[in-house]
Formats: sequence, C-alpha cells, structure tokens
Amino acid sequence: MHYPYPVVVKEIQDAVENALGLVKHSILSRRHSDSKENKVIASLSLGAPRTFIMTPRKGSPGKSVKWILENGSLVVMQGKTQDNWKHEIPKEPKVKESRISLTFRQVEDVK
Ligand SMILES: O=C(O)CCC(=O)C(=O)O
Ligand SMILES: [Fe+2]
Repeated sequence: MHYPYPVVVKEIQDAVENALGLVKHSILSRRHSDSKENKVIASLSLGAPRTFIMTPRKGSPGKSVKWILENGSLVVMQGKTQDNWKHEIPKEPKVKESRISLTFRQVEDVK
C-alpha cells in the first residue's frame, strides 16, 4: 500500500534519486529487510553519529570495515553488496542522543 509522504520527505527522496540517477525508490522507516529484491538501499542518517560495520559473508573476500554514520550522511548499498556483505549498526549504550534514518529501497515490485 502506498501513502503520500510529507512534502519534506518527498523532497529528500527526489534529491536522493536524482543524486543516484535512480527512479522507483520506496521509503520506509520501520520494516528492515535486506533481502535480495532490494536492488538499491540508500539510507540517510539524521541525528547522533553511530557506527556502521560491514562484514564479508562466509566465503566472500575482504575484511570487516567500520565507519561512522554522521548526521546527514548517505549510505548506498547496491549490486552484489547484500550477497557478499552483512551490515550492522551495533548498539551503543553510551550514545544518549537519538538517530533516525530515512531508508529508500529500490524494489522490484514498486510501480
Ligand atoms: O540506516 C539505518 O538505520 C539502517 C540501514 C540499513 O541497514 C538498511 O536499510 O538495510
Ligand atoms: Fe539493513
């Protein structure tokens, strides 16, 4: 089911899609799915900086990498990323401020 977004969120979505040269993204804030039908995942971080860790799946090359998702940063995962890498934002009890993310997914069945 599709609902209209608040105007500011639609503007952010348009900016992300233009920057990435993509169309047909959907946004969602609660459902977390990293399944393969997500062709592109673009996640905008707002608020407190948090750590983002990517770890190669069993049999995939590479080493764990870790960086900080700053306020206003955009993570884009696409191509074979989900096949080859796991990702996580670990709990950080010492971070007391909130962080929210706006996650746009390009999925196969979005019309
Ligand atoms: O940015 C986030 O909070 C989570 C991003 C993520 O892991 C996802 O959308 O699959
Ligand atoms: Fe995820």
